[in-house]
Amino acid sequence: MINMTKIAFIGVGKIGQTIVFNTVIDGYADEVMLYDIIPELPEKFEHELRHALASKRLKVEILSTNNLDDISGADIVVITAGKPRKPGMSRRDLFVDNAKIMIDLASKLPKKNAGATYIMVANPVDMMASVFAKYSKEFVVSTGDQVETMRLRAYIAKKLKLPVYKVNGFVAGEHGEDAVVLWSTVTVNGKPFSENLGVTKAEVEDYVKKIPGEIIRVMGGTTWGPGTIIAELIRAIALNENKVMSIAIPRQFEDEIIHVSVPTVVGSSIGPTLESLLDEKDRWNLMASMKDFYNVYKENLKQLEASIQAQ
Ligand SMILES: NC(=O)c1ccc[n+]([C@@H]2O[C@H](COP(=O)([O-])OP(=O)(O)OC[C@H]3O[C@@H](n4cnc5c(N)ncnc54)[C@H](O)[C@@H]3O)[C@@H](O)[C@H]2O)c1
Repeated sequence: MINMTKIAFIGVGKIGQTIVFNTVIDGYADEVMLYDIIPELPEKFEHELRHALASKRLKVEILSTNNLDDISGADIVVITAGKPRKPGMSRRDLFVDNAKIMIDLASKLPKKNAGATYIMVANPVDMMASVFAKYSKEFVVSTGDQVETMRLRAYIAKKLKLPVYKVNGFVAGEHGEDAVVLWSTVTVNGKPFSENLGVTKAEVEDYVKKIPGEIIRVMGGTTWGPGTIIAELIRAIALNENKVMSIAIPRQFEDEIIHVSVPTVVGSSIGPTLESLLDEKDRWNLMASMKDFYNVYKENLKQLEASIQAQ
């Protein structure tokens, strides 16, 4: 086991709190650092966590702060800081506002957290990872489609009345409306997916893409699903678990570093991706999704530049 147990959380709003809670309750972290710009929020959240840890008889050091300079020596830095979607908004609508936050964080965080692994959560998550990588030159992964992957498994299992561990398979591409189900990877009871089982590909895809919007409409944001899934990602890195997860690691695409999810081995070092094991159709879909990502990303970078110049 590698000693990677000091974890910083930049932003402790809805999703940040859920990830922190899942992480501390897991008991392996030595120290968590909580930062947000809202006065007193990290501090009051620290109290809540201490109460929960007391009940669980767990010892985790907690530092809470409104001063980014206090965040130092982290092994893993999890970034949820940013605006969330309002009902009806697309994740991509958040690009300019949240990219400005990432540029600011990219200029400050690496100074005191050399060699940390950065995990981007704020949306549009893959593009925010690419922006953070561009401006910080640090290694950053996007939580990407691991969330869609679990939504896919959960839906098929519920529909077919099976325990979820009998369903496998991955979703890849850009997190959100453009995610692609890698059908060649989907198995039920260890056998390749077939519509004869009683669930169609179209309905699975529809569910995976639409359910977060529906949750946001009623609950104001998605928290428990992604909060648990992202905590599992942090754990896989911290405890060197070498799990296969559909996250996005940096890749060179034309003149930019971009982040598009592919099933990837996640441990204290992250990679390789398992792209070469996919069938031709899935690889083709993935390539199309990378091109689409690149074009939208370039367009968004232009808007960002114009917005920064207009300030
Ligand atoms: N990757 C995923 O699967 C996933 C899942 C859920 C939410 N998200 C995204 O995570 C982000 C946060 O969502 P939320 O529901 O927690 O929103 P939220 O509004 O509840 O929390 C955001 C927090 O970020 C803080 N913040 C804003 N600017 C900051 C800065 N410069 N430094 C530090 N903190 C700052 C805010 O004060 C707030 O506490 C959104 O962009 C949302 O879309 C991603």
